[in-house]
Amino acid sequence: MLFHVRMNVKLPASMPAEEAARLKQVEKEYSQRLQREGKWRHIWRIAGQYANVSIFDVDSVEELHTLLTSLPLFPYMQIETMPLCRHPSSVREDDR
Ligand SMILES: O=C(O)CC1=CCC(=O)O1
Repeated sequence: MLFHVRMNVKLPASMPAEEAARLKQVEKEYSQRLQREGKWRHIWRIAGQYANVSIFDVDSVEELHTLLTSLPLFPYMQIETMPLCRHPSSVREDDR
């Protein structure tokens, strides 16, 4: 199951720089592990915003929920999800 996910990140201004840097590093490692596992298919920065657009490939809505709520930056994110299905005009065989 494919999902389009938008993540807007807002760290509190009061968060110490070292804690922000640590959280971002742990987030990066978590994200890159899921990308290597094929669960997190794409991640793109939204130009000019502390936000990303991602494509997740998961087995269930419950799995997506678990992956997203386990993000180290989850407490500081606003997340929007959109379920995707194959477009009849797609020429890409792996679009499912
Ligand atoms: O910087 C972001 O968009 C938040 C984020 C998600 C995965 C990651 O490595 O950073």
